[in-house]
This record gives sequence, C-alpha cells and structure tokens, in this order.
Amino acid sequence: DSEKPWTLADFQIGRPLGKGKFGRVYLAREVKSKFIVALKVIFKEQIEKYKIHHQLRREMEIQTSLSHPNILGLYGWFHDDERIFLILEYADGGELYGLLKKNGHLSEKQAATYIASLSQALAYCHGKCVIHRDIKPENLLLDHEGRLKIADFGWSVQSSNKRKTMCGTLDYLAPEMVEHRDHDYAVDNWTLGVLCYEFLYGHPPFEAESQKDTFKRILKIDLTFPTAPNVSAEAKNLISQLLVKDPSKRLSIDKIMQHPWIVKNADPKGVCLS
Ligand SMILES: COc1ccc(/C=N/Nc2[nH]nc(C)c2C(=O)Nc2cccc(NC(C)=O)c2)cc1
Repeated sequence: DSEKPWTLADFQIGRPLGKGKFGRVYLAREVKSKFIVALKVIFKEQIEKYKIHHQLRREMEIQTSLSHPNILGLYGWFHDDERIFLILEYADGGELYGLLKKNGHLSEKQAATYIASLSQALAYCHGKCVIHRDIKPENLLLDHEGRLKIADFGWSVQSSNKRKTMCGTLDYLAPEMVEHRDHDYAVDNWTLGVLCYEFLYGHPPFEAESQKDTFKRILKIDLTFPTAPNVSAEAKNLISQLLVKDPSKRLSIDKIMQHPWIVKNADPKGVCLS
C-alpha cells in the first residue's frame, strides 16, 4: 500500500549504474513486484557539506509532481540515518552523452527527434511553471527503445528567479543567466539551441579554452557553423532562431515543433535509432 514507507529491505540492490554529483546510482529490484528501478543514494553528510538540502527537496517535489514520457519518473524516496534514497525510473540506454561521444555527432533525424522530445517535455514543464535550467547531455538518459528521458531536476526551479550558482560546465548558460539578469522559461529555449548544435556537430557552440572566453562568446552570440559535418540549412535556421540574445525573440516551443526541420526529420514516436 502506498502509505507504508519504503525501506532498503524492499529492494535487491544490483550493479552500480554510475556516480552522480552527490551520490551513486544502483540498479535495483523491488522485491515483491520484481519491478526494476534505479536507486540514487545520497549521503546526508554531503547534503550538509554542500548545503543542497533545499535544492534536493525542490528536485524531489518537482520530479514527483511531473509525469511525462520524456521525463524520468521519481516514484518515491526514503532515508536511513546517513543516507537518502531516491526511487527513480530505470532507463537502460544510459546517458545520451555516451551515444554522442561514441558517434561523434548524431544524424539529423536523431537530433530532430530528441529536440522534438525535449520540446514536448519542456512545454509540459513550463505548463506546470517549472523551468529546468540545466538541460545538458549528461542529464539526458535513453530508455530501451532510445526514447529520451530528462533526468536530474536538481537545478530546476518553480519559476522563481533564484540564482544558479556556477558549477559544472557553463556551455549551456543563456546570456541573461551569464549576466545574472532576470530569466524566465526562455532559458530552456536557448538551451535547446545549444543542444541542437551539439547533437549535430558533437560539441557545444560557444566552447572555449577558459570559462571567461565561453562567457564572452555567449554574450556576443559568437555562433559559427563548421563546414564539417555537413548540416542542412533548415537545422542551422532553427539553431539561429534559438541562440538569440533577447529572450523574447527566441523561437517559442510550439514554433519549434512546427519548424520545417523538425516536421521533416523528427520521428513522431520519439524513438529514433537510425
Ligand atoms: C556505464 O554504462 C551505463 C549504461 C547504462 C546506464 C543506465 N542508467 N540508467 C539510469 N536510469 N535511471 C537513472 C537515474 C539512471 C542513471 O542515473 N544512470 C547513470 C548515472 C550515472 C552515470 C551514468 N553513466 C552512463 C554512461 O550512462 C548513468 C548506466 C551506466
């Protein structure tokens, strides 16, 4: 029954799936139902040390409230003296990042399919006043059919204007976040442009040696398209309409869904292994 709290005894722990920022993730099976899940273990001392208590609570509240085929499910959670356990949906394809690094870059059909899936997931989130703010390949998982799942809502906000402290890669930051200006849902639209570029070229558009140079390139919208790999004009057109400095001028999510490149290349079932 849903009232009885989960405990570790309800699960058989399998192989470690990988290490996240603040904890490890294990394959696990719920003993009674034999249902396979991913169990994310976070040590309470890490939460104290990094003062991420509120961020973790927000992640859990937000992810539990969301239910969408392209958003990784958070089924529940429990804790013991020293650890917190998140019971998460298991996506056996692992990080999209791995696919991108293995292939160097994705095909236009794959890229368009994933951008369409992300757009649908973000439209759903924005409809529930949630801004993710941290969509990057490491936070994107694939299920057994190659369907994209947005994971790790650690940095998402319930549409307040909380500052995002600078950690991890900055390639995905929108100009208004780099300038610590107020930001809204349009930061996720910017990120779709960065991701679309990275899916097609294998590296983000404003990559630079130093963080300072990345900031400068973002603020200048220093966007160039390499000649290789060859990318269609429609794809470049979509990217150019998203990587726009003025948030109000970025292509809206429903306009993304109607863009010729998406209409022509995205697999409507969100599954694309070609
Ligand atoms: C190392 O090769 C791997 C291949 C597939 C996986 C699958 N992970 N699937 C997940 N489902 N739900 C969650 C949460 C996860 C998860 O966190 N995976 C995870 C965590 C940290 C690193 C990685 N690394 C990779 C390569 O996927 C995956 C994990 C590792």
